[in-house]
Amino acid sequence: MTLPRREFAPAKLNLTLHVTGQRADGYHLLDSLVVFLDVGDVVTLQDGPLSLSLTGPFAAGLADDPDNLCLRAARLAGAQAAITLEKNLPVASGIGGGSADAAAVLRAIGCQPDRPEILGADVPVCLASRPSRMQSTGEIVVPLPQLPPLHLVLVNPLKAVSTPAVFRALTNRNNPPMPDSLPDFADAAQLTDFLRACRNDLQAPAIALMPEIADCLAALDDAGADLSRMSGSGATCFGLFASAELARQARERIAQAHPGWWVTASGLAPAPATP
Ligand SMILES: C[C@](O)(CO)[C@H](O)COP(=O)(O)OP(=O)(O)OC[C@H]1O[C@@H](n2ccc(N)nc2=O)[C@H](O)[C@@H]1O
Ligand SMILES: Nc1ncnc2c1ncn2[C@@H]1O[C@H](COP(=O)(O)OP(=O)(O)OP(=O)(O)O)[C@@H](O)[C@H]1O
Repeated sequence: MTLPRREFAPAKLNLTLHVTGQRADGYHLLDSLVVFLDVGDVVTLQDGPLSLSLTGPFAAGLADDPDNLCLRAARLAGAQAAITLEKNLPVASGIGGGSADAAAVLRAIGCQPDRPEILGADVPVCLASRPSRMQSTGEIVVPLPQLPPLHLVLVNPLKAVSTPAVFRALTNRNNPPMPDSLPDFADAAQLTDFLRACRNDLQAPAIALMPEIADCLAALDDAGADLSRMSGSGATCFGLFASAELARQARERIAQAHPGWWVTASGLAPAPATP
């Protein structure tokens, strides 16, 4: 590994999240269309013994403890580095922050562990950081062809929701998966039509635990989203808009009406050069 090394940790977004069953160990079987965004955290690795410094708008949401996923990832890789994490994503918000950070540290080190999922169910897909279909409990990651450009607005009420609590609150754990083969999406309208026929099965239980999630979805709908949905186990919700300008206007409108929320416009992250 050549240091210093700076690695972007793009936010993960579950465009769909179907919960199709539960394993004997309690983990849930998933079928999810996952994309990566041009907003995210940044990790920087420099020469030195293993350490972590936190910067950025959401640094205060994380204690500087040995369980931070950046440190766990470096220990799994057997690497020494002075790591700086610029925390731009809200913590525990359904957009993969910790998993994205762990994957970015592994990419920076150049390590592909045999079982990256031991760091978190989203770490395998975050290691790929490209549009993917994620299945099983998260360890099956099938890369998808390039998707059409998307214009998104992300909204989070700045209240953390616990992933295990949301899974526990599910009433039906055996829901249908997405179709076996996904269409080639010629444009954003076709992708949006497909997404409308899909679901996030964690959305209803998450709203039951945190009703503000329904307010985020309503704000996106009122601002003209073609589709609104929660990502992961929440609480971040996304809206799809027909153009970057419409997304920018929606972001302004929602941010003005809800100064206590995190509201950001985003597109898809450029696909990494190597598969
Ligand atoms: C909800 C998703 O964000 C969808 O992408 C992920 O499945 C969760 O990924 P993550 O935050 O990296 O999750 P982990 O830290 O591995 O797991 C947190 C907790 O979520 C529950 N969990 C997670 C993944 C999974 N397939 N089934 C589960 O039931 C388990 O209770 C687990 O203890
Ligand atoms: N680098 C990190 N960034 C964020 N959270 C971390 C990190 N390291 C450890 N954690 C812990 O992981 C927990 C989950 O945070 P994270 O931001 O990864 O959740 P999330 O966005 O809901 O993820 P997912 O979409 O994968 O469910 C937090 O409660 C936090 O204490």
